[in-house]
Amino acid sequence: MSDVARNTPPGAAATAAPMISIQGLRKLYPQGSRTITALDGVDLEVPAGDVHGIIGHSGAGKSTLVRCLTLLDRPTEGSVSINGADLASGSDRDLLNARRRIGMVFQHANLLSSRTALDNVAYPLEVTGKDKTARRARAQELLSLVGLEGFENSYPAQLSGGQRQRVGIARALATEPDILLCDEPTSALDPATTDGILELIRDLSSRLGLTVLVITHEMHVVKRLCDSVSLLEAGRIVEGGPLADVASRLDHRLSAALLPLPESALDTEGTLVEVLGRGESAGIPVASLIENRFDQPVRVVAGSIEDLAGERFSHYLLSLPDPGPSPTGAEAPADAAVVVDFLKEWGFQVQVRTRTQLEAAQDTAQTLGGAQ
Ligand SMILES: Nc1ncnc2c1ncn2[C@@H]1O[C@H](COP(=O)(O)OP(=O)(O)OP(=O)(O)O)[C@@H](O)[C@H]1O
Repeated sequence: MSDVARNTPPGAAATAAPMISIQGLRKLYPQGSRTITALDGVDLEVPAGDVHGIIGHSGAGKSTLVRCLTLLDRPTEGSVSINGADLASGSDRDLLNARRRIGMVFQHANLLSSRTALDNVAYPLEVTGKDKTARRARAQELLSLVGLEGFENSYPAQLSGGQRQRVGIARALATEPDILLCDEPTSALDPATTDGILELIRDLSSRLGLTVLVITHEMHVVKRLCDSVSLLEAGRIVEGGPLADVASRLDHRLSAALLPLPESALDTEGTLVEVLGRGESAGIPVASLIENRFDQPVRVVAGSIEDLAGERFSHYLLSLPDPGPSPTGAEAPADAAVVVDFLKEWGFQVQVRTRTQLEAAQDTAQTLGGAQ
């Protein structure tokens, strides 16, 4: 497996079998005389208890991946294992049992309108043959867990969108799954309700030890919810890893979308330098550091400080004066390469940027929903 698809740091000792293991997954759809490649060799491992995000543009293959994971669609090639059990190789009964270990949350809760919240949550337990008293007790417990105590007898039409989604989450947990597979869980909700649902999923993951796979086209969801992330593009995972690690790789598109620079007029004057600080480095005032060391002015074109995955990040776009003889006779400004090396010694990630590269980063942030 490639490092980008692994969501544990390269070289880290494997402690246990991953909860989700996808190997060489391909899905082809024949269409007339041509073949559509929806998934083109996806490798991914998600450890138990992790919250992993799959982000991608429309058409990247997200829905196909969900269908292959739940075996609603058979992969053309490759394997999907849940807690060590290969989904494709078992009997129909094994498949049914494996599916029960995956709770599904969709964009719309799709509740049965003629049933109360309690009866909607209890429904999957009816299918498994649990007796009525046990079903109702479990459903009651789950509704409390998702913050809906007192709404047991409400019908879906009497609930808000966020409350309906909470019922959907409680229903997904009814069969005590190991994995919660969330397919665009907040796309139909307003921002405040979205944050409440993301917080709930995060909280359930840590309280119940649930492994969560969340499919989304919004970076906000990844930022609020995930421990690790993969970027799916044209059916392949092209970047990925723990959130703080991918954020700190300035040459990655996920970094541009996770820690976007505020929109700014991109100067053509001087040399544009992008600087990223993580942890202790994020607290260093980078412009003053350069000014003090080189005795020259530095212009901050854009800057932001952000906390992500429990770590602090600073992100700046600086404009350094072009080197050359100073018209005033003062000492010439330092070469940008010298400033870059100096900043790297202080633990910053640094890249000299062209205007075109910066515009591409802004586009990435925009299309992955991370622009400020
Ligand atoms: N049943 C199908 N038959 C033929 N082509 C399909 C089928 N399902 C998906 N595709 C194609 O596979 C590719 C991936 O589609 P998929 O729906 O998985 O993308 P997605 O990332 O979920 O997109 P969106 O965010 O718009 O839902 C697309 O080119 C799509 O047209």
